[in-house]
Amino acid sequence: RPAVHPKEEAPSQSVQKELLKKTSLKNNFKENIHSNGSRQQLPQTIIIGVRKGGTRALLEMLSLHPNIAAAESEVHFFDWEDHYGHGLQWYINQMPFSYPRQITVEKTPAYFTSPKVPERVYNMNESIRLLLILRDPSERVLSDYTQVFYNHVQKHKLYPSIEQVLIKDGELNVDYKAINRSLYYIHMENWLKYFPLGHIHIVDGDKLIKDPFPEIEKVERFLRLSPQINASNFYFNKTKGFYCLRDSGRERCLHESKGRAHPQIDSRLLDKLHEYFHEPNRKFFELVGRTFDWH
Ligand SMILES: Nc1ncnc2c1ncn2[C@@H]1O[C@H](COP(=O)(O)OS(=O)(=O)O)[C@@H](OP(=O)(O)O)[C@H]1O
Repeated sequence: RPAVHPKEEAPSQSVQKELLKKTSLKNNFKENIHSNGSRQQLPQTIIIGVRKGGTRALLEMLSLHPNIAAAESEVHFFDWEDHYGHGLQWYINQMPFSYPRQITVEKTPAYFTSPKVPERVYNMNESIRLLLILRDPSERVLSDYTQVFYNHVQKHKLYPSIEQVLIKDGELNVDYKAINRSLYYIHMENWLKYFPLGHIHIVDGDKLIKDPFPEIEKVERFLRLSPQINASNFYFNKTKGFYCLRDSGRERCLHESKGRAHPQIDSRLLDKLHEYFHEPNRKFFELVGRTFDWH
């Protein structure tokens, strides 16, 4: 059980508010039913992050399973106040229609690093099984930077160079948001206050890139799905430089925004970044009782 179990604490004002919301919401919503027997239901699992960890790849790969029904776009229910304020009925309305044998899943990478989200997910379903995909924290920072850089390019806006965002007064700029998002142990501690470790399956995002099938098999087992996804569902696409998917003879790769080249950075700066994450990574490994092949 979590170290600090919300039920055992004197409920803080915020917990109380959340619980009230839960009660009123739980009594009030309906699962929309289609005439063909499918319905929209609350997700039984959520991909909670991390941003740039490979969440889209994980969702698409998992969707190869016939018993998975995935929400197409990021729902941002638990992290955006206006969405959360609409209540669970709104959340259900965002879900795909699914059959009773299917598990509904949504992915919103920002959940992992949003402080209010674990408690809110807990209030919806305390026994939910969560998926978290992580990748080398330094690589994640570069990927995060690249994403924001391209967002600016698309809007014909300028954006500072990687050096400009990573260095402040000659030192590593630890106030840079993307660095904070890579401090996995801080965010994980937040989740472990509400969920036991056994209910959060961590997908190795670096391994998912290099060899996706074994990682997906583990997810199937975690979600207690029958093993239906095969090695033949994946093939390496040389042009893309990544694995792509094969489903009933149809082949497709992820969108071009997935798998972009990262900026070249000075090797001393990269060393600094690796060094900076060394201790936080160690804390994370201790927290989850497992190590990862990170710098
Ligand atoms: N098969 C396959 N094809 C393409 N891309 C793949 C794949 N598997 C994992 N990845 C990695 O996914 C990274 C993007 O992560 P997310 O989807 O979580 O990004 S986001 O937070 O939703 O924007 C993306 O990051 P970048 O390489 O920085 O673009 C990829 O490295």
